[in-house]
Formats: sequence, C-alpha cells, structure tokens
Amino acid sequence: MKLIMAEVFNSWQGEGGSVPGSAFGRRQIFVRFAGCDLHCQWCDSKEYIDASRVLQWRYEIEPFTGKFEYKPNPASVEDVVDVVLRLDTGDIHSISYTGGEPTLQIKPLKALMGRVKWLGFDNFLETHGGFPEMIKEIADLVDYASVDIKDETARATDDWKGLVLREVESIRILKEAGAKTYAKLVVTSETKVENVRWYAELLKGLAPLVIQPREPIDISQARLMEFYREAARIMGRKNVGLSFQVHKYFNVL
Ligand SMILES: C[S@@+](CC[C@H](N)C(=O)[O-])C[C@H]1O[C@@H](n2cnc3c(N)ncnc32)[C@H](O)[C@@H]1O
Ligand SMILES: Nc1nc2[nH]cc(C(=O)O)c2c(=O)[nH]1
Ligand code: SF4
Ligand SMILES: [Mg+2]
Repeated sequence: MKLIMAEVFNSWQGEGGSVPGSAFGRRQIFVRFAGCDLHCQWCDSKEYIDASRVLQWRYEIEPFTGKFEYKPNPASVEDVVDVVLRLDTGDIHSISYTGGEPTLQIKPLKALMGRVKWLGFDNFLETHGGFPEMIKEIADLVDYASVDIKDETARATDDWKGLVLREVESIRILKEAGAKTYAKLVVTSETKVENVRWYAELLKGLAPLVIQPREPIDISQARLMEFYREAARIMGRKNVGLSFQVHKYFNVL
C-alpha cells in the first residue's frame, strides 16, 4: 500500500502542555504525511500542504544530527515501518502521525497504525479532525489523539462553524473508542472571546482543552489568560491548560 509522505524523524513532543492525553516532552517518532485540505493562514508546514508537489520524502539517519536521506513518493507502508524501526531509540513513548493531514490517506494510515501497534508501539494521532467518518475507521487503533479546534482567525475554510462541529464529533468518536484525547486551540491576537466560549461549551464534559498561541507569538499575556479564564469557567478549572510549541525554542524538529 502506498502513501505520500513528507518526513520521518525522532524528536520529543513539543506541544500539548499538561492535560490528560498530552505527550508533551515524551520521545516520539514523527511520521509526517503530505497533503492537507485546509489552509490555516499560520500553518508552519505549508511546504507539505500540496501533496502533488512533495515529490520525495526525507527520513533522519540518526536522531538530532540533522542528517537526512531521501526517497521518492509514493512511499510504501513497509518503507515507513523500516524507517520507524531504524529510528527506534528504545525510549519511544509513541509514534506521532501528523502532517499535513494524516486522515486524508486513511487506508495507508490504518495499515501503518496496525503494523506499528503490532510491533509494540502506541499510536498518537495529530489531526484537524474535520473528517469524523475517517476517524471512525481508525479510532480503535488510536491510543492518544490531539485534535485541533480551528479558530475563525485561522481562516482554514469557508465553512468554519461546520468544521468546528465536525472536529468535536471526531473527539466524541475517539473518546468512545477509548483514545486519550484532548483538543488544541491555536489562538491569535485577533481571536474573539465569544468564539472561545463557544468552543468551551462544545467541549464541556467531553475532553480537555489546551490553548496554544500562534507562533510567532503576538498575543498578550492578558488576552491569553482571558481566554483561559473563560474556557475554565465553562469547562471546569482542571480541564484547561496552556500549550506552547516548545521544540521551536530549542531548534529541534
Ligand atoms: C502542522 S499541524 C498537522 C496536523 C493537523 N493538520 C492539524 O492541523 O492539527 C500540527 C500542529 O501544529 C500546529 N501549528 C501549526 N502551525 C502553527 C503555528 N504557526 N503556531 C502554533 N501552532 C501551529 C497545528 O495547530 C497543529 O496542532
Ligand atoms: N518536536 C515536535 N513536536 C511536535 N508536536 C506537533 C508537531 C507537528 O508538527 O505536528 C511537532 C513537531 O513537528 N515537532
Ligand atoms: S490543518 Fe494542519 S496541516 Fe492543514 S493547513 Fe492547518 S495546520 Fe497546516
Ligand atoms: Mg509542527
């Protein structure tokens, strides 16, 4: 089975903060899929959004050396499994599937998750959650899930409200299947507090929320904590946290 890959590397999870389901600071092998249907204006992986332009994928030869080798796309599931095994440093918490949007390639994603689980690793899914029908197909294989709630200011799609409702539905499906799941909201200085209240109402009693400032950070601490307070007021004080893209401050992948 073939898939359009972007890169595979070994690092530590830089996002998620301390809410249940987060793997922040845990060592992971990241499997980045090429291709995405959304266009978040602040996306830090823009070079991988158009899968037809990702002609080859790269994989680390040795963790934290900055050395890569390249293979042409499409990749085979077995090629990716081989690289995962080569990058296994023996201290891997889970395999992170990110992108791009991994659920767009649901069949190879499912095959890969199944193989990796059989090899003894846990699966950590990083997704925009816009396709609940795809999420259904893999939910039983997912151990951890980080599901974005796309804020209006991401300008990810024309149907922003519909997207948010589908993301929440994906969270529901993952939770029902037993995956440790949290929601991640990337906020900007333009984010409206009434939208944060709406997301919090949807997530209340369902999953914890981390609020992650868009990088580069331009939002004030006061505004960030206003979002925090409003979300915690609705969802409960133990169900909200902050998340920062810490890996970017250490210049690691
Ligand atoms: C590149 S996305 C890939 C997974 C999936 N497409 C998604 O959006 O959740 C991985 C994570 O990086 C976050 N991210 C991307 N660019 C960012 C930025 N400039 N600032 C903060 N978070 C960002 C996304 O919100 C998402 O949680
Ligand atoms: N270290 C590290 N942590 C991450 N957490 C989410 C990432 C992503 O791009 O999905 C990411 C990434 O690219 N690197
Ligand atoms: S959904 Fe994820 S990969 Fe797609 S544009 Fe948004 S942040 Fe980037
Ligand atoms: Mg990233």
